[in-house]
Amino acid sequence: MSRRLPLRLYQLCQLQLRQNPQLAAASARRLSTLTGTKAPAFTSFFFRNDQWTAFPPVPARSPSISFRSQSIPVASALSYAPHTAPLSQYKPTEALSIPKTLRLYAELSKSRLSILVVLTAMSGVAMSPLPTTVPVLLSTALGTALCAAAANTLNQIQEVPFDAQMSRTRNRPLVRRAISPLHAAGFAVATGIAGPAILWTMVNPTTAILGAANIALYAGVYTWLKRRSIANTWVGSVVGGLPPLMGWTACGGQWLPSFDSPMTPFLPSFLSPIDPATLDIALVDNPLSALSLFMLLFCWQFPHFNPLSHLMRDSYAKAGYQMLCVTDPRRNAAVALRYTLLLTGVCSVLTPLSGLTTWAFALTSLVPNLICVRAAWNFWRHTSDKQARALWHHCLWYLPAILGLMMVHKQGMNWGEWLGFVKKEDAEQTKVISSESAANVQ
Ligand SMILES: CC(C)=CCC/C(C)=C/CC/C(C)=C/COP(=O)(O)OP(=O)(O)O
Repeated sequence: MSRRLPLRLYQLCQLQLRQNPQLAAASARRLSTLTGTKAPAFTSFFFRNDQWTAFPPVPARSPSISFRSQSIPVASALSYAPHTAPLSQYKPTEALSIPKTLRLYAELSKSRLSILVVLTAMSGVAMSPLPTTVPVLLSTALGTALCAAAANTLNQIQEVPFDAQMSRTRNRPLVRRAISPLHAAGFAVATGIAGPAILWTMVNPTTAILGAANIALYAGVYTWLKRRSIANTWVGSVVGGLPPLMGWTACGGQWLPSFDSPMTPFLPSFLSPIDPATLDIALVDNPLSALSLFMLLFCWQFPHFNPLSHLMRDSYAKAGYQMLCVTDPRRNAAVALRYTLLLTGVCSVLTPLSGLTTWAFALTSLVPNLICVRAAWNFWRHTSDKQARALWHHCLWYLPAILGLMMVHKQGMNWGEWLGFVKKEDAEQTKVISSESAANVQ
């Protein structure tokens, strides 16, 4: 009797809904992800998932709701059969060994993405003119990694039913039920507390606040917006732009303009009355430098993500994500081109103007930038999969190349001396000679 109770309840509900079409339509609107009208409630995937539930046959005279001139039978949106598998078919869950658990944690953290995030945070440290210590450096890396792990886990917890519908993501640990949502949530809470706490205690409060804010922005705003508005891509780009800023603030760098730390432009030598040899490197620590680091990573997201999303537009459409590549593929390509052009401006004007690099970077960075502009132009003109793939591939080597170039042209950096090719006294001598000859010219 007790085993038949859920079936009875289910049949009663169905009967109620069939007799009351208005209630049925309202429930269908609430439940259906097929129509794409509304996102399901946060916890709905604990109870049902299209991927795992077979639809029972739809009755011949079933009521239907219409959405965007499509007639969708209410029964097909409502009929989720209760479990009918005999208990003998259930098998006990495999116990998690420590290596397996660690592997699952790495998957929940999207480890490759998190490593990239830590590397971009380190680029902020590397470009800072302020000295730092090894403990601060390691704590920044660890704290950022933990924040990224928390953000990515919280994102996956919310996206199980949608990840299940895309071939790229359907093998994620929560989708394949390799780990329970509660266990994943525990991991997210632990990393989400540990990350900002390490940054707060070992680095500084500003970096910790930026880390915590980025978790909220990614796991809250971005993840929520993905199924509601194409603006999600812009929010996601802010998320990608913040880690280098965290590296910058970790060294004590200024990031918000104030009376004590105004934006100080470094003009090219032919426009500046200041002798480059007597330049005060401490002035590089100004909010314009922080803005330039943020803008570099913010703009890069578009030529990186837009062609990638173009290649996956079918999956995004199927899972009900609001993406420009689905709603307007041509505009998606136009946005990628626009931000590639902006990226060129960031490298050739903003970065040397902020003082992060010398003005030579304005010229050398043109090589990778123009290669990417050409690829983005082709993507925009043809909006084809082939051109999307080409632009995405270019963006992969672009980032390490441009960050490497920035290091080469870092303001005040004497690579000959750093690598030991030039002795410190010789370097000082060269500085004196160059400042004397500059004075003679004046
Ligand atoms: C310090 C800190 C908290 C950093 C966070 C860094 C972070 C998580 C960056 C991700 C940026 C981003 C928009 C990825 C796409 O997510 P997606 O959800 O579209 O990817 P998916 O489709 O593969 O799930």
